Amino acid sequence: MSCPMKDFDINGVRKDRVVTTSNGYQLNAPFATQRIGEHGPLLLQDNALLDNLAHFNRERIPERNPHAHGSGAFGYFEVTHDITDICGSAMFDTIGKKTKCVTRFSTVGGEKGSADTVRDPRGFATKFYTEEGNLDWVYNATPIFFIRDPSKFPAFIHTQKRNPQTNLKDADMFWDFLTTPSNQVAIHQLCILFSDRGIPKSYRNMDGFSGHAYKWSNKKGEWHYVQVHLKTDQGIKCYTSEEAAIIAGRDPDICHRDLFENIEKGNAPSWTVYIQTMTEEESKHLPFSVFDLTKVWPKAQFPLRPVGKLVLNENPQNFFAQIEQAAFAPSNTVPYQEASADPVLQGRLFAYADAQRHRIGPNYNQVPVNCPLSKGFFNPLIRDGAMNVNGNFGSESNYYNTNSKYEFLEQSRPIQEHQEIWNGPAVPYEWVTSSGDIDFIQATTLYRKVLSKQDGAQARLAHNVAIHAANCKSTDLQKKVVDMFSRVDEQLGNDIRTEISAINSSNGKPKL
Ligand code: HEM
Repeated sequence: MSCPMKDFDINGVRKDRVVTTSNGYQLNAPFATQRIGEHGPLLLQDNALLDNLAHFNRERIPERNPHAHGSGAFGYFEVTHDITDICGSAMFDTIGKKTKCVTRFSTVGGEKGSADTVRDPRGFATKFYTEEGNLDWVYNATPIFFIRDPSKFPAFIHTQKRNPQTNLKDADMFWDFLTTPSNQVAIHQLCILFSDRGIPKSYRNMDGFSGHAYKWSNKKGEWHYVQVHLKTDQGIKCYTSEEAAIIAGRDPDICHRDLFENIEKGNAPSWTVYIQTMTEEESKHLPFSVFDLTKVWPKAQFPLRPVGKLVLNENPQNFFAQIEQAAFAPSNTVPYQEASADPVLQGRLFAYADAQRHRIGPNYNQVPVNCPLSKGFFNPLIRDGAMNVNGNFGSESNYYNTNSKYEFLEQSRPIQEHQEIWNGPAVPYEWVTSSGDIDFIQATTLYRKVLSKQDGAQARLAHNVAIHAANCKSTDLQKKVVDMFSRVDEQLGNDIRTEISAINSSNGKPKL
């Protein structure tokens, strides 16, 4: 038996607007509670009251851990350039083709209600409802990342959250993890995080990056490593640390408001989508591993090639249903777009769907925002579980019954030739910071060649690190911060030391 949905709109609002309890019994006096006399004790038989109070207690689902705080909108991706020599996915097959999508922007370390203007990387996750299934690009607004071993992710995120005893954000935890020699591979990401780009003015004013190398192939079976860049058409705009601190108090939801209100008034933000491509042969001659997402691919050698536009032009009708319950995962992919062997990406292939089974429930893909729109899903083995609401495939057998007809479509893609060949003993391996300054080179280039061209940007990087690290209780730790940034450039280390020392003096702490 199915619900009489004809009497409801698509959001579940009853068309005659008669209000009922959740079992459909009409509510006559919404605030009257059954009781003995006017002021006597209440009666357990009052289902309307129990329904109301009990459901309220169950309104919250666990917030994401990490990326709890975020905003989102719907829109479309439009192909503007032919890249069928690189990728055979149907979403790219025709110039002008549009694919519906939903994007969620987020901060990383803060709780669901935390301020928009914190210094923290921003998430930029998009789900494309393609005709070949849902494809998720779960990206950040920085081109690189802090770690290159997935095993370090929980510890790293813990250091961005609250101290287990004080329940406070803790600069000592933050810098202790990041200055640990084996973790200093984060230096490049730290230089971006503490640069002018560390606090975007709005979600509309920042870029998105795949960070990882992905592996895309064409219909001939040829493949490339690919990085995706989404460049904002609104221009990059950011806050200084001081501006951000004031706004965090005055209007903590400023980025959320900015996104919603701009879309509401028809000012749809857009991003131009580019790819960088690399052959397997080229990857063998890189000074770093193609699977190391702490490194950028030099644009002179791997130029940006335009692909299309991402446009966000539709606000959600209901934040919880469409954004809080949205489930993005790098493992949600479509033909011709594969994960590479990057170990962090491989770890992520497990982590997201696992988090969503816990956060939303095992049938999270039945929530409308997560359903594959084009053909839905049918698999008689994926059955039952909490909150199964799609009819559960009715009387279909729950195994591949030999008397039933199933269509297993033949893979029409050519087998990729010249595959990567993996060979070696199964050994435990920790990809620690490399000896020498190899992992510092790109950070040094950023400091000396890029920030030097922007008036005062080097000094602001030093200032932003110093005012954060000055919060460390331990001066030994502050010295480690200075030593680490001195490896990027001595001037940077000196500037940080001078400012931390000045702040320490005014707080009655020793100079460095
Ligand atoms: C080993 C490394 C990583 C692990 C284990 C990991 C794990 C997670 C988990 C469990 C969530 C919450 C998912 C949910 O509850 O729906 C999440 C969210 C997210 N992660 Fe990661 N992550 C890793 C690295 C990265 C990297 C490198 C990027 C970007 C390149 C990234 C981008 C995001 C984004 C954008 C979200 C928020 C998605 C949304 O808006 O729902 N993560 N991550």
